[in-house]
Amino acid sequence: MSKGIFITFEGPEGAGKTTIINLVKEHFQKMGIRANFTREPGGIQIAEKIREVILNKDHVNMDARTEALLYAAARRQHLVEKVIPALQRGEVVICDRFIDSSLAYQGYARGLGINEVYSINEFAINGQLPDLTIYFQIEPEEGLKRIESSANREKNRLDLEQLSFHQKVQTGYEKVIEKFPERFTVVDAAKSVKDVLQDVLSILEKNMNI
Ligand SMILES: Nc1ncnc2c1ncn2[C@@H]1O[C@H](COP(=O)(O)OP(=O)(O)OP(=O)(O)O)[C@@H](O)[C@H]1O
Ligand SMILES: Cc1cn([C@H]2C[C@H](O)[C@@H](COP(=O)(O)O)O2)c(=O)[nH]c1=O
Repeated sequence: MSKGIFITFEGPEGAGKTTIINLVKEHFQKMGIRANFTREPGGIQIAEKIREVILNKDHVNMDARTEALLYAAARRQHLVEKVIPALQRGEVVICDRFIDSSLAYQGYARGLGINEVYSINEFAINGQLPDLTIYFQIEPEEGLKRIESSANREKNRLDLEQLSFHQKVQTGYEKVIEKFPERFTVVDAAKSVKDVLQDVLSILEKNMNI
């Protein structure tokens, strides 16, 4: 389908995905390695606007199916505008969250069903699954504690869910990993930033042949 490599980072709140992606970006820049770094929901103007709607703290009455469809819509636009063109040019795309977030959060934690949410996402992604997904494994309590003590992080509507919701997200991810074992690599995200970065870089080096 495409010549590039599509790599996604997944995990619960506060697992350290964004921190590590920023450090990988710095490392790649220093080493002269070319890659596209992006995120979901967002990464392009239309999807960033959908992100604002989904994550707005005032939208407390958003229906779970509406939420799932908005994530899928943002995903579609981001794919066609940014991810697929880069993959077709033969480039590497590293994306903070993708379909597996929808399966864990909307499919399992919101109770819509992993298979049902996969179905609506099949329409959105039209076959474009990641080549590799790096899962940041951490206890939800630990991730939420990190967010709590993060000075410059404003909590969004999903961050504000109860601990029980975030525990279901963790179980949801475990089920998703069972469903796609060949695509996932798990890292211990409870380690120090330095150690997690080292683990992630060695996974990337192996998969990108660098
Ligand atoms: N390995 C680590 N050890 C301790 N603190 C960390 C580690 N990694 C990240 N942090 C801190 O935890 C907080 C959350 O990190 P970050 O924003 O990277 O997580 P995230 O996985 O992107 O979260 P979310 O998906 O909820 O946005 C930040 O304050 C960051 O500095
Ligand atoms: C893609 C995607 C994301 N989510 C949730 C996960 C987080 O709570 C927010 C995104 O915020 P972040 O700081 O960028 O991690 O959205 C989701 O529920 N479903 C999805 O498909």
